[in-house]
Amino acid sequence: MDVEQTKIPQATAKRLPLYYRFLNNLHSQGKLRVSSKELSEAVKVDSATIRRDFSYFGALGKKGYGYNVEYLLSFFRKTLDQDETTEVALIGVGNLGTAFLNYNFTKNNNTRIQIAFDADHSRVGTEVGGVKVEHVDDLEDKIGRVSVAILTVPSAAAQGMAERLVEAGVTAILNFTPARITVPSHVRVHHIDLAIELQALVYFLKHYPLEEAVEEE
Ligand SMILES: NC(=O)c1ccc[n+]([C@@H]2O[C@H](COP(=O)([O-])OP(=O)(O)OC[C@H]3O[C@@H](n4cnc5c(N)ncnc54)[C@H](O)[C@@H]3O)[C@@H](O)[C@H]2O)c1
Repeated sequence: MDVEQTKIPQATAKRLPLYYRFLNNLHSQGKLRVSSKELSEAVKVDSATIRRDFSYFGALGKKGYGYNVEYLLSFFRKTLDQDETTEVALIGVGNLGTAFLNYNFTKNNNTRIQIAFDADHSRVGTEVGGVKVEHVDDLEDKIGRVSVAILTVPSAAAQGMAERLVEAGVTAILNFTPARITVPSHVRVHHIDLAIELQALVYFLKHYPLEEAVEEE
């Protein structure tokens, strides 16, 4: 079945990597099918949402059978471009940047940090997690055709760095700094602010306590 990617809502698209990772694990364990309840418990997304998400790409689980793992995986692989590696640059090899470089991203999906940049000469020329650290002055010369960048610089450097990245051809930025950056409309920025996430979690904990899970079918 040919599914138009543009028809998948953004909220659904954001959950695809999560589903993909879990299904990949199931597949390597030799499991052929999975129920929405099993999936729900593993990825912590309620099963009604999972059923709605899956209905967008024509995976209609059968009652008492569940979903075909192989079918879902091949769909996700195509949709998430798992057959093609996306090369990523990381800017700012400090505490957070070092942790990301040491984390093996390729284990479950095909994004790979290819190159890293830092302003600190003592880091330049070293390898962190198998990735060479270049000086940020050489960014334009060395970034090549990388289109995705992870920003882990101090917040004061974020806007200037984003502008240079865009100028160098980057069209997607994962921004871990607390700074809100302004970019042209063709550039996608995803902002990950741990302090805000934590605050939101505490707020939900206080104001929307979870009820005991209701058993389904
Ligand atoms: N450490 C955390 O847990 C954490 C969590 C959430 C968000 N953040 C945010 O992530 C960012 C990085 O945090 P950190 O703790 O890794 O900081 P850090 O000070 O350890 O690292 C920042 C790195 O960026 C480099 N740098 C500075 N200016 C630069 C520039 N113009 N170009 C390239 N590199 C430059 C520094 O040399 C340093 O290696 C900060 O904006 C911070 O607020 C950190």
